[in-house]
Amino acid sequence: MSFRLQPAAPARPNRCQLFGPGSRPALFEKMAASAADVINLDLEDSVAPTDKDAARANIIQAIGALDWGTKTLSVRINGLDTPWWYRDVVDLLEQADERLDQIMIPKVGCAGDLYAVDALVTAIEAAKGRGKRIDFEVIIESAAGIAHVEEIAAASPRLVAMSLGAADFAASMGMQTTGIGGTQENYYMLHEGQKHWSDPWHWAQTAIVAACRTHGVLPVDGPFGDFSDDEGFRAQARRSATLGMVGKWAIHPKQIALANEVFTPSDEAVAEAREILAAMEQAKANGEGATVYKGRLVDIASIKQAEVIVRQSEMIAG
Ligand SMILES: CC(C)(COP(=O)(O)OP(=O)(O)OC[C@H]1O[C@@H](n2cnc3c(N)ncnc32)[C@H](O)[C@@H]1OP(=O)(O)O)[C@@H](O)C(=O)NCCC(=O)NCCSC(=O)C[C@H](O)C(=O)O
Ligand SMILES: [Mg+2]
Repeated sequence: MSFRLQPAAPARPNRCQLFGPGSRPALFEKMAASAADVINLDLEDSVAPTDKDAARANIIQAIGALDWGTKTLSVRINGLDTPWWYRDVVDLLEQADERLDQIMIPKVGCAGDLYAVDALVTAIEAAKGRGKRIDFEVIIESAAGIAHVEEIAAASPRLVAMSLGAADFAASMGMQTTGIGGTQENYYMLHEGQKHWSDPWHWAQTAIVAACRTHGVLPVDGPFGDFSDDEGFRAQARRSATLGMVGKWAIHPKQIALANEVFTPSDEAVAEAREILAAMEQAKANGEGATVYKGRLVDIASIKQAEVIVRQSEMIAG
């Protein structure tokens, strides 16, 4: 470890972030009653320009009126390149109940984007005497966002989570696809005449995970558009979990259980992690730094790997 220790990300369950358009208030109660850990009420791309004002009013009303339980409650504001974002922030901070936990800022391209929103939020919180500090989450979904991902991760003490937005990311990068996440038909290697599909989202995900882990921010995988494809969702989510992401968005309620399943360490994984910790305790008692567990090497780094799984499982169990 460097002299500068890696900060811990917030210890909260973030396995599934369920999205719903602010212009469909009939969905809000269903969202509140769902098994998602995080609720994202949307003012941005799922809301038509003519519905922005009504959607904002719907969301502000629902934040105070509904029972959101212990979920993290987040509102996605409009991008900083639009005429709506400042009104989103001002109305939410001036009018919404303190039950609101978080603002999601889409399409961030540099640290200055967070600085701007932070300045506005800080002024309103002070002016209105709001008792609870609003957290931020951001979406990396542009070429600029991924190029500046580390400065963005470090940009504000309010920042708690960062997602990959595959749809806008693909568009900004000029990728030849209309798919939102998942396997891309044309992204393959040929070996002896056989196609082997690779993962075009992998490099962006690893850049996000590294930036997040460096600065104590939760890395989250974004949407998987084809909600009829459960196995495709599972495969994408399993890759994200293996890379270090803590959860994934659901753009339809049927994706919630899938995300919760993948991002909750299985009983077998937890049992194995505990066995590794026990094996290393025994090794330590014998004055050894390494030992053999089920025919493979485990050492002091294995303790840290096993602890990731045990901590995650204990945090989810509450
Ligand atoms: C995708 C949808 C438009 C589908 O809506 P609908 O046609 O109503 O779905 P169903 O008929 O299959 O619904 C079945 C039941 O589930 C309820 N429902 C539907 N959606 C939700 C929801 N989001 N939360 C809770 N409950 C929901 C229906 O009411 C039905 O209930 P019942 O009748 O009682 O059985 C819709 O799901 C939807 O709008 N999803 C969210 C879209 C969204 O927010 N998109 C923005 C995030 S993705 C993005 O922005 C891209 C990203 O930024 C990037 O760049 O990658
Ligand atoms: Mg987007």
